[in-house]
Amino acid sequence: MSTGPASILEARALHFTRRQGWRRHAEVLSGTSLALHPGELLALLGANGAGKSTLLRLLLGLLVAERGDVLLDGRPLAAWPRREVARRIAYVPQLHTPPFPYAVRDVVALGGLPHRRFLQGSQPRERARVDVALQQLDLGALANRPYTALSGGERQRVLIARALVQDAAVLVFDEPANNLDYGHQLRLLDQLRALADKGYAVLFTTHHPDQARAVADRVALLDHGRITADGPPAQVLTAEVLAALYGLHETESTKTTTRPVECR
Ligand SMILES: Nc1ncnc2c1ncn2[C@@H]1O[C@H](COP(=O)(O)OP(=O)(O)OP(=O)(O)O)[C@@H](O)[C@H]1O
Repeated sequence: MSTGPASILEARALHFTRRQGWRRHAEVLSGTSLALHPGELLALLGANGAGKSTLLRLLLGLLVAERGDVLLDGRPLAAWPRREVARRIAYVPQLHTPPFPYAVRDVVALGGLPHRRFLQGSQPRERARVDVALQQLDLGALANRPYTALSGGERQRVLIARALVQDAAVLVFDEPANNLDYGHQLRLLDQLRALADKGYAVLFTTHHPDQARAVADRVALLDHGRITADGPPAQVLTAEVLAALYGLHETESTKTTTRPVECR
C-alpha cells in the first residue's frame, strides 16, 4: 500500500496496442504506471515514438487501454461524466492548424465552456478570468487578432491561456516549449513552475532534459512504453541514463544536456 500523498491522476499498469497496417500490432505501452499529485510539476521524457503522447491521451480518456486503469481522484476515469473530466483536466496539445479565424479572446474564452450551463453565455466572472489569463500570458495586445494570423509561439501561449480559464486542477501539456523562442521558453517554464506552486498538478512532455532539470519536481523516463526511472531530476537525469534513453554513447554532448538551464 502506498504511504505517499494521494495522487490526483494516475496510470496503473497500462497496456495499449496500436494497429500498424493490416495485421501487425505493436504494443506501445507495456504495463506503464505514473502518478501525478497536486502541487507537483512532473516532466515526462522519452525518445521519439516512446509512447509519451499515447500515455497522455490515455490519461485524458481520449484513448482506452486494453488492460490497466486510469484513476482521477482515485476513481476510474471511465466512471466520471465526460464534462466533469473536462472541468478537472485541461490539455494543451501540440500545435494544430485551427479551421476558423476566431479572435484570440474567443479562443481563450472556450476554456470556460465546461463550466457553463446548457445554452448559457459567458458570465462576468468567466470574462474576468479571460482577462487575467490574457494578461498572464502576455497576450493583451493580441486579444482581438485572428488566432490564425499568429505565429506558432503566440498560438501556444493562447492555448495555455485557454487551459488556465478552464480552471482545472490538472494541467497536461504536450511539448509546450516547442515553437517558442528562447525567451518565451524560459518564461513558459517559469509559468509551469508557478502553476504547480499554486497547487495545480502539472504534467508536461519534453525532449529537453535541461528543461526538466530546471523546473520539475520529478521526472519520469518512458522507454519503449515502460517507465524506467521516476524521481527527482538530479537523481534521474545522469549522463549514463540519458545516453541509454536516447541511444547515445556518453559524449561531451550528452554531458552538456544534463547541465541546468538558468531560468529564474
Ligand atoms: N494513430 C496512430 N496509429 C498507429 N500508430 C500510431 C499512432 N499514433 C502513434 N502511433 C505509434 O505509436 C508509437 C508511440 O507514438 P507516440 O506518439 O505516443 O510517441 P511519442 O513518445 O509521443 O513520440 P514523439 O516524441 O515523436 O512525439 C509510435 O510507434 C507511433 O508510430
